[in-house]
Amino acid sequence: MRAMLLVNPKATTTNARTRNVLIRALGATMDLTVEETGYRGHAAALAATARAKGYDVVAVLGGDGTINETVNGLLNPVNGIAAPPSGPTGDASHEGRTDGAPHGPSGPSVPDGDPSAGRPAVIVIPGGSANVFARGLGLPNDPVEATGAVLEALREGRRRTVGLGQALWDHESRYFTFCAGLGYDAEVVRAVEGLRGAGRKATPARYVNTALRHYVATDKRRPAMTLTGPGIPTAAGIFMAIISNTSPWTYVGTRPVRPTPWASFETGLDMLGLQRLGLTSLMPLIQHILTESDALPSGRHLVQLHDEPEFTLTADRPVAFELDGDYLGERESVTFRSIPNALQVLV
Ligand SMILES: Nc1ncnc2c1ncn2[C@@H]1O[C@H](COP(=O)(O)OP(=O)(O)OP(=O)(O)O)[C@@H](O)[C@H]1O
Repeated sequence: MRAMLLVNPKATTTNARTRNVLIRALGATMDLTVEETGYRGHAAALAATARAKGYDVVAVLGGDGTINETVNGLLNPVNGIAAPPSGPTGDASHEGRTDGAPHGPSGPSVPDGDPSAGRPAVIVIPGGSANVFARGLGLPNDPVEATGAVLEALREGRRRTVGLGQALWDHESRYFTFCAGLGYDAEVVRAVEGLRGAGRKATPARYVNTALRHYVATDKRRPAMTLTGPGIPTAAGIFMAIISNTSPWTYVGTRPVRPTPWASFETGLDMLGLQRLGLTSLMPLIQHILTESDALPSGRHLVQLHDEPEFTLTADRPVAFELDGDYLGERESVTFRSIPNALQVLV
């Protein structure tokens, strides 16, 4: 089995020791090529090359940002750069799809064939700050323990096929592994990225503090967004939206945060939209999503979707947009699609 290991040496919890443990462990069972990422976007280019060269596996030691780039490189054959969303034939999301449907397959149904089969399988070793994708797959957050779990999966030939999300806006598109967000949540991601750019580490406490501080500044009077989609009742007046491909959405330390508890890699996309941002609406919601409950949050100010193939959020002014925890600027319209059976993960 030929494998390419991508290491982001700059990821928060990646160090030479875990890197060497992983190289020894994987090198003992596979024909291993090791590549270090040197800049933003490098993992996408390397993953696209691995696919083009017929590698069986791409392993990643890094955070959710590096995993996101890797997945985009694997699904977009041309150096990981997304094709414009030009419809069924020009859109990389339809690669391998046999139904020819312009809006994706409905619900959790599996298209004929398995689109994931033509791509290298993925191994994920947590090396970032939150490692939401790895933990969502059930891997330990510790890189050495996760390596042990992956070796076991390799020995037993265990692999899991997961769906992805895809966001499409203007003439761009990008896949996501666990979440996307528009509004307040993306404003917090932007603020934390600003702090990281100034040399601060992304810790759970930093996210919470930034969220609290930013809450004062965010617009709680004029909701910008409207939800539309095939078969979905139009809902206006949305301040922020969380779009999920899995649950938990994130973690505060070891505690999972679950605004969309029914989301899963095996179903379409889920969404939680907030039509009120006042403290009296927010506090019970925060309390609920920090519990282990499988019940959906309740409230008339909430707009919720479960297992949807496609929907669009349109805003009457540009709103902050994030994808897998990566800030992507301000947008006025983003369409979200579920891409079933997109990727095989050794886990
Ligand atoms: N050599 C490098 N120098 C600077 N940035 C890099 C390098 N290699 C990759 N990157 C970029 O660093 C970004 C963040 O890395 P990554 O997600 O792996 O770790 P993290 O930020 O610590 O984790 P998390 O995403 O969980 O917060 C990625 O989006 C990637 O584009």
